[in-house]
Amino acid sequence: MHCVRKVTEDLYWVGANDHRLTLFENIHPIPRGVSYNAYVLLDEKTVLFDTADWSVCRQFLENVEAVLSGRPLNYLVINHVEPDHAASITEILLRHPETIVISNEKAFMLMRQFGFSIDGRYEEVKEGDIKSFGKHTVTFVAAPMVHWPEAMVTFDTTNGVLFSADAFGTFGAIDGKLFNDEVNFDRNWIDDARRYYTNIVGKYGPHVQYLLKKAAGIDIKMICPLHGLVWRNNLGYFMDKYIKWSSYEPEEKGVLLVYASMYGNTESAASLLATKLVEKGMTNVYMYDVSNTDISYLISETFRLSHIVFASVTYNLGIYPKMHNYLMDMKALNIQNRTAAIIENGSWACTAGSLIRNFLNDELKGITVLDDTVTLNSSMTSAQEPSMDDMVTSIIDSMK
Ligand SMILES: Cc1cc2nc3c(=O)[nH]c(=O)nc-3n(C[C@H](O)[C@H](O)[C@H](O)COP(=O)(O)O)c2cc1C
Repeated sequence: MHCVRKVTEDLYWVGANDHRLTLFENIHPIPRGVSYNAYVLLDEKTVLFDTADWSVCRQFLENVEAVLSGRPLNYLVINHVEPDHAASITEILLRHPETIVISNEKAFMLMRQFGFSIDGRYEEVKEGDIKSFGKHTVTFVAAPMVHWPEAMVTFDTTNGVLFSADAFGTFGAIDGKLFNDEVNFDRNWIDDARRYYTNIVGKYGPHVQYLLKKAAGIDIKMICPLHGLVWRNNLGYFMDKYIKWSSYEPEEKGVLLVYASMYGNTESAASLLATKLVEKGMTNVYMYDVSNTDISYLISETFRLSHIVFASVTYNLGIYPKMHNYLMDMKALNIQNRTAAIIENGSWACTAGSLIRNFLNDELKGITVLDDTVTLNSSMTSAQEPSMDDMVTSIIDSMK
């Protein structure tokens, strides 16, 4: 049975939800599932914008056929070739020998590499090209590295709909809802949206900024992404988040306290630091155990908050491996412009603190590391309390 939603008078959502997939890109947990969005425009010509992941192909095909209700499918616009959106191209073309695929040169190259057979039925477009489907005229805008090199977005100049590919997407199955105003986005969706952006596109801030600058020049009324909700009002809210995330500016003043602890002593010290911060009035404090928090959540929180405290045991003269992994991911995703503080622990040769400091100074950009490291010798005692109190003062002062 088909399951579609009307987006505008002649545009339909024909996507599908996947509740079974546990790891997006086989790496990021998605406990709330994910949606694969595609859209059909019924103009003088009919147009399908993108396809869907193989896992939901059957539902997707039923949806497309239901909306077409017997009409031919004239065009398939592919904004992004990543298989979670493009895997069903061949299925569409098999069912619709009349369909012409519209995309760009790099996209067609990737389609050939993945074996998405288009059999010479294609029309190549580039930045700024215009195409009319009858009442609707669209223009194609290159969006390289948002989030692959071939990515483009398609803007319908007739009604202001932006088909934004992976930009403005979010994790989470949409379950009947489609529009941002059908949910409490700021309460129930922003964390998934942030975790999606920061882990999937976070590395490419400058490319996102470039796209946002181009977007600022056009009158966007609605955003139709390839995952998550369609934005039809309050676009500024989400744009503002994208501006912050892509420029690596924190959303909030607050402290992210990530700790690595085997026997609980470093955790206990981290708790004391959190308590002292709260007592001094900094209540926006969040503690995470690096060993049992998926890295995608840590990265998301790192983008959200202004300050990070690294509290780590020493492990074989090195940084605790899971903490090291977190630092490596911060580097990979280009995280910048944060203030950091360090608590280290060791029982005979404590090196974690200086190694973390060197990593932050040498491998990342724009990280201010507060001067004093709190050093613990196995467990926190009152002897270290003054240095912890100094750290609390430094953190709070650095927020002014
Ligand atoms: C496998 C392993 C390697 C360790 N390597 C070091 C080390 O190189 N230098 C050091 O000072 N302590 C080392 N330690 C000791 C811990 O860092 C230390 O006991 C720390 O206080 C544990 O704090 P926790 O209670 O938060 O786990 C090691 C411990 C383990 C289990």
